[in-house]
Amino acid sequence: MKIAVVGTGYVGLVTGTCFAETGNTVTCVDIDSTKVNKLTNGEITIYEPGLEKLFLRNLKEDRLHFTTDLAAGIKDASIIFLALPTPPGEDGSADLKYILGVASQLGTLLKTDDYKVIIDKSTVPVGTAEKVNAAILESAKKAGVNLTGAFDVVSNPEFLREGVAVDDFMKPDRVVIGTSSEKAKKLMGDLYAPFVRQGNPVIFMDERSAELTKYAANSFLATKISFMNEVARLCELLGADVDMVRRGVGSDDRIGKRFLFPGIGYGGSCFPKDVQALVKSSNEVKYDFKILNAVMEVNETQKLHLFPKIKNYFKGDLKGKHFALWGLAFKPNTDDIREAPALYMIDALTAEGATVTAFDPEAMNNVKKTIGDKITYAENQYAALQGADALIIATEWNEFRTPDFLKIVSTLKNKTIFDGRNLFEVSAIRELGFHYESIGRAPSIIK
Ligand SMILES: NC(=O)C1=CN([C@@H]2O[C@H](COP(=O)(O)OP(=O)(O)OC[C@H]3O[C@@H](n4cnc5c(N)ncnc54)[C@H](O)[C@@H]3O)[C@@H](O)[C@H]2O)C=CC1
Ligand SMILES: O=C(O)[C@H]1O[C@H](OP(=O)(O)OP(=O)(O)OC[C@H]2O[C@@H](n3ccc(=O)[nH]c3=O)[C@H](O)[C@@H]2O)[C@H](O)[C@@H](O)[C@@H]1O
Repeated sequence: MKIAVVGTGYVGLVTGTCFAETGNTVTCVDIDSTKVNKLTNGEITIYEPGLEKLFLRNLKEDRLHFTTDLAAGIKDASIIFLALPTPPGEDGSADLKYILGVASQLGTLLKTDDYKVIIDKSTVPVGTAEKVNAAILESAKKAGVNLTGAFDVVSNPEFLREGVAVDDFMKPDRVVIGTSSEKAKKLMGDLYAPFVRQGNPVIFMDERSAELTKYAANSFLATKISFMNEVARLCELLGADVDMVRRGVGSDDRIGKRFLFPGIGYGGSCFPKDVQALVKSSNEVKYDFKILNAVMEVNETQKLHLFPKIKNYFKGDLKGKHFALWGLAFKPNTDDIREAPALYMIDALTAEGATVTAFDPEAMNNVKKTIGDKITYAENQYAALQGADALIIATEWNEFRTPDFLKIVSTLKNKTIFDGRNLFEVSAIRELGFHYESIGRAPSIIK
């Protein structure tokens, strides 16, 4: 099949590459000419494990192309994916200007005798497929063309996680397709058939249900995390160990082991914006989604849950203190720093007169572009420790899990660690003589 993917960010590039990998010819369109030039020349623009190899192979096989020209990009395609940003608008609802902007452009480019399926891959509020449909028809009408019947708009939300995006895309738990068109249903079923050979379902439904499925899934996962973060807070107050509670709770199949890890809050480009957008959508129909308001409130405070512990340890005065920070990305195996809890920690520390030297295996360039020399950057995790009064851990990169503690001891000024991801066993690290504080495992309680 010939496919166009409009928007070549995390989702667009993975989508385009993976569809090329199953033999389709894919053209990715992006307005960012720097990005398009790099990709055309074989330079990958995001860090995503396993992606580069597939990207280079399909580029070489001439199945993957990049352009800034929307008209040229969609000309031969029978399927057009929209993988465009849907950032929060001023009021927290999803801003559809990118999606509807491209939809209007498509209205002037589609032909009456060349049927195409337009797919919302972006996370969009309920009713967006109808809006995209109307925007295409309207701009065509202005140009004197009646496109009725020449296209269908389908909702096909994406559930991939950054860091494991290729695996998630190639072997999805499920594929959700919202469409009321039999023609589009057949095309989408054929397109996804190679990805569900192990029997994972392709679930067909109406457009609105598909749109809501995406928000409900992300919001449920965010709820699990905030719930466990509250359990962790309670553990600290009651003298329990959240890691034990997590294992005890997660062993029940009805609850499941995944997404129960407490920490310094959920970040990333999706959970924060999607939970907020679903609350907003609910408000628009006069429904008060009470649980989600609490989920957001817990997450806001959780991002700085370590901060009072740090301040308390330094007797309320952080002025002139210097911290080593391990981890900047919002989670491991990505260079994405959108809504990263580490950035909130940096703001809080520097606002109190402290200085920070950070190390992250992949995200330092993105942080430099955002906050520049507000902090300093180390070339490896141990160099970050030089002269620091304490180590703070914000992201659970694998290489932080079993570090060389002798090196830490010999480089840090004080044997003090504040761990936002519960990487170390409390008793073991105390035996090494560290003052160690983490989440949901109060030092005064766990012996
Ligand atoms: N990042 C993730 O892990 C996931 C994201 N999503 C959703 O997918 C959508 C896209 O997210 P990301 O890929 O993370 O965004 P992104 O910001 O990484 O990429 C968006 C791309 O669209 C391009 N773009 C903007 N306007 C354009 C236009 N008029 N024409 C062509 N290209 C244009 C940008 O230059 C950028 O390259 C969002 O709705 C997001 O919520 C869904 C599942 C996972
Ligand atoms: O819509 C999206 O963009 C995507 O959002 C999330 O994927 P992602 O944001 O890449 O990362 P997650 O692994 O879900 O982690 C999100 C945040 O939750 C935090 N988290 C996750 C799991 C956990 O147990 N505890 C926890 O604090 C992570 O540290 C991270 O900050 C969803 O998992 C994907 O299914 C979805 O497609």
